[in-house]
Amino acid sequence: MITSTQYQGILDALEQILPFTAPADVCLSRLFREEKKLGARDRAVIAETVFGLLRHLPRLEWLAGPYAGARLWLIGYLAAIEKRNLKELAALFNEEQLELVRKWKATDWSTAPTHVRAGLPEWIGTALAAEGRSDDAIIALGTSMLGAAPLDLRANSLKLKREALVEALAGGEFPVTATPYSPWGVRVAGKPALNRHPLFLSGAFEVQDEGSQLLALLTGARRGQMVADFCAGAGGKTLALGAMMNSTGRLYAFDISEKRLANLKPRLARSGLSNVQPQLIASEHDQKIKRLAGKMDAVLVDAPCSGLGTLRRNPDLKYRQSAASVAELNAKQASILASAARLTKAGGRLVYATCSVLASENQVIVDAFLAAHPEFELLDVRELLAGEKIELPLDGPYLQLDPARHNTDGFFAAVMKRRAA
Ligand SMILES: C[S@@+](CC[C@H](N)C(=O)[O-])C[C@H]1O[C@@H](n2cnc3c(N)ncnc32)[C@H](O)[C@@H]1O
Repeated sequence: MITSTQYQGILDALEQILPFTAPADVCLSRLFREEKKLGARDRAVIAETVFGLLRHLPRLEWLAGPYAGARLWLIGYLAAIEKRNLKELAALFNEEQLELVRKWKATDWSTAPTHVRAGLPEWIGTALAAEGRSDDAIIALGTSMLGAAPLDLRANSLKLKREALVEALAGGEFPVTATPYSPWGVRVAGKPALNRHPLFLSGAFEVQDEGSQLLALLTGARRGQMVADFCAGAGGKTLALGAMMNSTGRLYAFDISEKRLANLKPRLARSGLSNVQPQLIASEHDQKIKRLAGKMDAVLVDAPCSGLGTLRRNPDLKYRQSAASVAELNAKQASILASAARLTKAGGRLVYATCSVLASENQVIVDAFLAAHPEFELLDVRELLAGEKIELPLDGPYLQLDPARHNTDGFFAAVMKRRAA
């Protein structure tokens, strides 16, 4: 049952989010800060409904029209997606609107175009089809990202082993299990606010998708090595790499964003790592990079990307990206990979990664790089994971995570090695 306060809150939130000029979670946090009268239950209902609507917006646009607006899309969402009963909605809507509820409850999605059935805007459906995916594959991929993602944690092995973390969190409000693939992963069924948990504050764990943990693992970073996290951002993977290195050797965290690197600072302080050197660079061609050429045992390039593998968490990205923005990213990705590769020493490992499901941001970038850089060879991720005793089903030499198959975000990674001189 949605109350009239919650209904108004949903419409207010959508009004701020739907121009897609800022991330949905940022808009929602701002609204909740301003609307102090909203209780915890109101906030939960508003957030859940708004995110649900954004996930299904391509379907609602098809149902109610591309310019129908927040109120009609909300009616469509409650009727055709959530299948709420008429009685429940009678208090919120007038007779004309209830007539739409009746009509839309009987929607036959099988007549909708492929991208609509997949819950994707047309441009993404077109891009996936152009990459050779069948209609069934597009629908399977899109629908796998219509649900909410689980909450994954990474145990900071410097402070606490994963088993001890599972034990410490067990018995709380939500069930806790070890994740199937990452050796440090813990999955929490539910959405507890953990940012004030004593174990979080002590640095014993970080929130990190299991797929993201695997990207760090694939660098093979070890004690005493020289490692570069080229696009470190706020350091999700930097922290995992530092723990793999047991806080020894040297780990450079490069990024062009001062703000993101500043967000790494408190996380570093909690983590107990002392081997990390955050380095602000002007671009991938910065002189600091040139000075370190050929010195790194491992380089991770967690490239800026469309984020289309994270639609379960960020459904608004399908509207905040476009074919043009992806083409721009592709040029940047190729340039960053070529520049970061210079850091890798002979025999060293280079990992190119994204959280995108588009081949144009993944295999296409790697194929072009390998064609232009015969000094690098592709390693088979299946063999690397088998070496770590991780049984993860994959169809080729890349790490290509699929939310439906692996219950992670849609991460991609290619692992390369610089041939001996
Ligand atoms: C996918 S995000 C990184 C996320 C981060 N690795 C993590 O695990 O939390 C990509 C990052 O690339 C950075 N970036 C964009 N252009 C860059 C460039 N030319 N050189 C280095 N970093 C860049 C962005 O500022 C952003 O932080």
